[in-house]
Amino acid sequence: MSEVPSHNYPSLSDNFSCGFVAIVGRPNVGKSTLMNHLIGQKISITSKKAQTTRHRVNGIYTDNEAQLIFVDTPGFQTYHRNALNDRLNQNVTEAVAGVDVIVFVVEALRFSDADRKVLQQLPQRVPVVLVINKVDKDKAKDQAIMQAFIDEVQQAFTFAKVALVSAKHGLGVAQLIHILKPMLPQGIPLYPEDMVTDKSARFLAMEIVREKLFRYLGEELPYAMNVEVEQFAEEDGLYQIYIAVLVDKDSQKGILIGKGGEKLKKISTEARLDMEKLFETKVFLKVWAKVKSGWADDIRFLRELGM
Ligand SMILES: Nc1nc2c(ncn2[C@@H]2O[C@H](COP(=O)(O)OP(=O)(O)OP(=O)(O)O)[C@@H](O)[C@H]2O)c(=O)[nH]1
Repeated sequence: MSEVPSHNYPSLSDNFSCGFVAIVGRPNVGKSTLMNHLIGQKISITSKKAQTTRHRVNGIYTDNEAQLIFVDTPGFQTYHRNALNDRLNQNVTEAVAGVDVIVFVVEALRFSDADRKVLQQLPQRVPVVLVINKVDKDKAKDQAIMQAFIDEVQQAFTFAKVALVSAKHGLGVAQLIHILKPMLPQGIPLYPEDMVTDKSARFLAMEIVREKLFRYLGEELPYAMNVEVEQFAEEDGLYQIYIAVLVDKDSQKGILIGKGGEKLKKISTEARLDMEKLFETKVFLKVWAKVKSGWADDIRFLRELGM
């Protein structure tokens, strides 16, 4: 987070704001789903099983008025006390310590002791926005029932604002961004606007494979190869990544694959392990060699080399 590359924003408004937003809530309320919608893509792991988010993930939303840097936190562990849960709680406290706004997520019509315990752990000085998620639930459509629920939650804490959303369907998410923007300090963006995008995840996956090619094939050969992401998908917390290594001769393909396929296997296993660490999720990776003669004329490749 400390290394901030320089970049230009030609169309930023004069009173641009930029700040950190922590998303907190007990397990399974929909924090990851919400963050995915806030930044418009899937970068966080979501699943039906509670406690899927083990590490803090930053999602970045940028438009010409503001940059919101979201900190996704693991659910506060209020049921079981063990070393892992203590560590998770510590991460949450660390994550919310330096933010500008806290988004406290509850599930519509379910306000339990676990939710109250999360509220009790929030710092006093940071404004908290109450986000009631899963308003698509049938019972939540009854206005009187919903109003009684909102009142109940508001009695437990003084919230700066309230927003109703259905993270799963993306409802109310734009309104939430609108609520959060004026709560951030004025300042220039800390990250490039395309920092957290599908493209950058693809790019990172490509870079990892490229790095392994250099490691296992020596310095010369990888320059004669191009790496292309053919498919990049995420489903149920599993990343499926298909990467082709383009070579222009059969002999190069042979060197890349190695005796009995050993070399390519090693490259792809190591790349997969690095990706799992980086994306903090399981990765299915397929790397294969493809002969594409004349590819060096490919404009995209030349551009990548800065030519
Ligand atoms: N009906 C409905 N379900 C939702 C909504 N948002 C999230 N869910 C579901 O709730 C479950 C939990 O969502 P997550 O986003 O993983 O919840 P989380 O709070 O990040 O969970 P932890 O990682 O355990 O802290 C998933 O099955 C989601 O599909 C919503 O708006 N409506």
